[in-house]
Amino acid sequence: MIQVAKVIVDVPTMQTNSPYSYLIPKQLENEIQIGMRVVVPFGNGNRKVQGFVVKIEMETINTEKLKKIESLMDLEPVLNTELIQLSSWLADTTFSFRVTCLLTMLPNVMRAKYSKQLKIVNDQISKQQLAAILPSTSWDNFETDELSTLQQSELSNLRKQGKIEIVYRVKNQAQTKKIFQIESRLSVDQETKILASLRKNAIKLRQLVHYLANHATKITQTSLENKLNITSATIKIGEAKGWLIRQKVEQYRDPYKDVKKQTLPLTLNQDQQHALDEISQNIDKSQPQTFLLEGVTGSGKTEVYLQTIAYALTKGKTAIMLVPEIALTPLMVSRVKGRFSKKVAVLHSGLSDGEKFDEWRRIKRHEAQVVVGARSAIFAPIENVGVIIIDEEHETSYKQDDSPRYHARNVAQWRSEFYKCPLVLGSATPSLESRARSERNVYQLLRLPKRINGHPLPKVKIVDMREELQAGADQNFSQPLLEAIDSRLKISQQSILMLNRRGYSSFIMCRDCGFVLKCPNCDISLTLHMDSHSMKCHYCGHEEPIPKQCPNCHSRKIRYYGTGTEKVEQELQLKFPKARILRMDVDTTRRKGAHEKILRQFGEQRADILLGTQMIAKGLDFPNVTLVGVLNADTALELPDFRSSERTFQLLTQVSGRAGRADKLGEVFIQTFNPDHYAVQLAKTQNYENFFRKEMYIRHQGKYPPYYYTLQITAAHKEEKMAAKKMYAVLNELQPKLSSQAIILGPTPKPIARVKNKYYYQIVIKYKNEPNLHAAVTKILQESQSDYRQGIQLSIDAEPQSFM
Ligand SMILES: Nc1ncnc2c1ncn2[C@@H]1O[C@H](COP(=O)(O)OP(=O)(O)OP(=O)(O)O)[C@@H](O)[C@H]1O
Ligand SMILES: [Zn+2]
Ligand SMILES: [Zn+2]
Repeated sequence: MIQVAKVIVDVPTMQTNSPYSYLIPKQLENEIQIGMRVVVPFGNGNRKVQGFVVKIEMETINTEKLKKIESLMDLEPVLNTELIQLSSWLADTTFSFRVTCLLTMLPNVMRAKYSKQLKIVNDQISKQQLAAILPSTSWDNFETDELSTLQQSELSNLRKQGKIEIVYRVKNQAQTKKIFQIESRLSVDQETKILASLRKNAIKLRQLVHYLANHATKITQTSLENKLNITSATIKIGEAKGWLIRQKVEQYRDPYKDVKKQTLPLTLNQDQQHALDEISQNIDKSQPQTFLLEGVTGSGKTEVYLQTIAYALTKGKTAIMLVPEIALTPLMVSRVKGRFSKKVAVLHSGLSDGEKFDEWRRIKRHEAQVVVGARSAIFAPIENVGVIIIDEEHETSYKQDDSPRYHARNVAQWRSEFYKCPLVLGSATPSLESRARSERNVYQLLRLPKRINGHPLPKVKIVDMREELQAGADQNFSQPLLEAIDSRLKISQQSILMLNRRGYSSFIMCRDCGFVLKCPNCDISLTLHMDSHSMKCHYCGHEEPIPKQCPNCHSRKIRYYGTGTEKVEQELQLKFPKARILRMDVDTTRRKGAHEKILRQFGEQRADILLGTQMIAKGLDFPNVTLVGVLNADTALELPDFRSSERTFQLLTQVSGRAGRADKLGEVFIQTFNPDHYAVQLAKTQNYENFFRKEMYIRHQGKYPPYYYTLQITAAHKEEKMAAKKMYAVLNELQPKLSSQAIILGPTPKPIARVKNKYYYQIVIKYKNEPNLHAAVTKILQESQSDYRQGIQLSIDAEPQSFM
């Protein structure tokens, strides 16, 4: 019997989900732990690759043939056993490779290369002792895997005893942030003696000595320089003379240091209190129950989340709260930070890699008990979880588009079972899947049917744009909407206007021959961008100048169609010259912190109108907003996707909910070419229940989720026939293994068949119960390794959220 490590190796073209066994060198026997990364030899050439230790166990058979672990990459585990277990389930259910899952759980900078710095903790061992293990020249920058196993073992031991610390340093921009700290080595009685030894005109030095002799507390170098008006040169002299010690210390980057405003818990109304009680009981009983908190817009769901988190904290537990895309909801962060301040760590894509890394480490070191973040925050290395919350659970951004194609809701469910804690899914417009589960009591339904303080839902008017255009209105603004905007401007109330960009683009077309400018690489028209004065492809980034004449017939009547937020802004400004307008779209929010700035301005009523794309539909809570206008409700209804009605209903309901949230009445205008469509009609009354029934009926008829499961397999290749051929091969392999109840659609080209010069073919399988499907698809995934060499990319998506 001998101890071996089971390692998942990172080899891009030779992936496998079963770990390999490696021998553990003698010196590392006591050091190696599950969750560490290691360097191992792999394949015939014994190439060195990175791997994750996922198990350590005793083995008897044939250990002679095993290769040896080369070295450790970490001196402490980067993933705990829970997350390692989770990665195995994740790989299995999303049909992806285990190593991709493991890497997904780590912050970006941990996936990249980074180096480490050794530090002695509180003089617990001498520099000489440490130098005997590792020369001091390497302390600032060493690679664990370049050390001998003996060195690794000795350092690892010292770390366990708390005598040294290992500080991660990321090569590239994402380093831990360092500042210099000054500590005095002078006592009061030394002052006179030293001063006497200095020249009279060495004013700065004398000042420094005086300060040091009289101040024992540490100070940052910058503050000291400012305080005494001296330069770093003076401080360095002081250091050389031994008057002071200068030390680099790490400082966390805090992206939200400006959020200071504290908020106190509100007294809950009856419905809120009931919801809180039900969830809290499950925290007490350690029950992994999933709740669906269905509350109309402005019903106070967020307050329930906050008090649920507070409850978990009083029980000594932690909490995770997911929000759709946090860059869009800075208000939510300030609400959570306002309640739990330093206990909160924030993880989302708007942070720099360095900031994310720092927040991740604060969680890992148990310095943060509440994690707020977007999708990937569901992998936060937080332990002892007491409750998990997913706000706006219906949002598509909770599903990842790339491998591993996971849905955060499913991962949350797994972790809730692991920690035996409740999971709360909140929404005004729950996904059909979740609402259907609550019908069958898989989820417990909690309702907040009324707005806070009995405020009524806003009055919604549907404007038929067909009639309006006939009556001579212009493309974007109907008469009733213009009048409503005008009336708000007169009484200094605010308006929100949304231009729905989904499925919509501003393209240019020749009025003589009908030519549309398309991307040379993708099957999609180019979009006009006024800011850069160019035509851009939204899929591949291709960019070209705006043509002055038609490339096809040379006519000069090549014009712009469709509507961009920029154009609407100009029109609006012409109509209301005095109105202060803020525009929020991808172009105005590209820079870090731009979202926050625009919303702050609007919140402080320094603007009258907020004009934006879908990003303004969710989460905003401004009491002075009494008008919401949707300029074009229907663009998404035309998309070839069975969820297009659901998405339209959700969007219209969410954005309508921004009006009249406080004591002033709200009004909403929805401009549409499909005034009779049920998604538009039912959004008018925010009637989720009726929408749910109607849509369920349609899904049942069409055999779509939630009645059926869906699985999409896609092949991409430079040549169309290769992609098609692969999909027919997949079809032939799968078909015999499925029952007659399964429905296979395709192979067909995807709705957008060519992207970045690659052709896409897909099949979609709709099924209820197919016991052989999982194994068959897993086999296809394993075999796809050899396609890779032929340039075929195969992707498998269980429950895809988009069919475009
Ligand atoms: N119990 C309460 N007493 C008084 N005010 C409350 C209470 N609960 C919530 N509020 C206030 O009511 C407003 C709406 O609440 P909140 O934003 O939490 O609603 P929501 O359901 O999350 O809304 P949406 O889904 O529309 O974003 C907020 O300004 C909040 O501070
Ligand atoms: Zn033309
Ligand atoms: Zn393109």
